[in-house]
Amino acid sequence: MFPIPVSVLTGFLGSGKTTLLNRLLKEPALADTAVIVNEFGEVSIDHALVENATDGVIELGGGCLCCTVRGELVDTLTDLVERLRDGRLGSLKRIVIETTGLADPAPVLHALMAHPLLVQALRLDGVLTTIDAVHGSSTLDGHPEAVKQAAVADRILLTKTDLVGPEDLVPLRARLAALNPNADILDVSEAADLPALLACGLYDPQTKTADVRRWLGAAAMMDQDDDHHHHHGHEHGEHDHHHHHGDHDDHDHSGIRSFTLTHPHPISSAAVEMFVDLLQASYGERLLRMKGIIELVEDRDHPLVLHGVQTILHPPARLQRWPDGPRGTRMVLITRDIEEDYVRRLFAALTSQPRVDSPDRMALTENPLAIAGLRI
Ligand SMILES: Nc1nc2c(ncn2[C@@H]2O[C@H](COP(=O)(O)OP(=O)(O)OP(=O)(O)O)[C@@H](O)[C@H]2O)c(=O)[nH]1
Repeated sequence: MFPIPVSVLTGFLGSGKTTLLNRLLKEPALADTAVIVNEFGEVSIDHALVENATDGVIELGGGCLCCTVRGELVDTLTDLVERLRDGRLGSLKRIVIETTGLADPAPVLHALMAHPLLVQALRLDGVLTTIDAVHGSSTLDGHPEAVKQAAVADRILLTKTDLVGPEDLVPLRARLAALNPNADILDVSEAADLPALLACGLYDPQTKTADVRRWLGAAAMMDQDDDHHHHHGHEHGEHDHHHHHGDHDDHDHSGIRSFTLTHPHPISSAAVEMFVDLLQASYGERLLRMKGIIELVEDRDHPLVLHGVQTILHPPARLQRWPDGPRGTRMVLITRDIEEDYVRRLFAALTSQPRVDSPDRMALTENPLAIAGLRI
């Protein structure tokens, strides 16, 4: 049984990791796969979106896999290994770790390759990185995390190729090939044998470019340093604070923050539509990611799933049934340089939660000037 192959699935926000995971988990060949997901933002939506796999899905708490959650990842893996060793867990053919879209993958890989117990029980089989064909180039321009994710990959999986023309893929492919000459670059929609995508062979940093070796080396150095977060630049204290009562996640990835909007009652589809339209019109690319499960007035039994990635809103989907836990609306927004308070007031207005200092929904819908007057 040992060593168990581990796949790390990474890729920027909204680049299609969960979609791919769902396709993979439907494959009979991938039964007995444990999936570890981790969410940026404290309300777990990813867990609800990974279908048909509730038994095998282990969710790590809010935070970013590359910093606060790393200890938890190691603990979770150690626990899995111990349960396999003493027979509490029957068999496990593979472990897939899905990182958050903003995770720097180097510390995660380092944790897997350096831990004395894990290095014996597990073998890092490969790193798969999803790259969104629509936003890939601009994301690589704007986000060093995305560059790292592509550079450490064994396989780069192009997603959303159905949304662009073949000629658009040529420069993106060339750029990725320069960034990571040893990776296979594949169009996920053309992959006939999905389980084979995961089998990469032993992860070998020596075949990666000099940059990757440098990043992995830096991760190793931070690991030996108890105080590593001072160098790592992430606000660990804020995470602790946030777990107690916070509803936003201060995370120092260059002006990027994540916050959650919730509403306990059904919302009309008109209000949802207006909220999303206004957000997209006001913020465009600064709205890095929007993910939500919504209880609609018009159809309370089939939750609406919304996915926005920068300027694109993907066609909304309906789930067949509610995931376990309370109903109602949960939306996670990951934003860059956006004033959270404005978004909250807008949401409150559209869901008609009266707030002392803000116009109500009627004022917003009947007087379009009121919207223009709000500070953005
Ligand atoms: N048209 C199209 N849409 C896709 C494709 N892959 C994913 N999507 C859509 O893109 C949106 C985001 O996909 P996810 O799988 O949730 O992305 P993710 O990388 O898990 O997102 P985060 O968890 O935020 O990091 C969803 O609406 C998907 O339906 C694709 O190949 N083509």
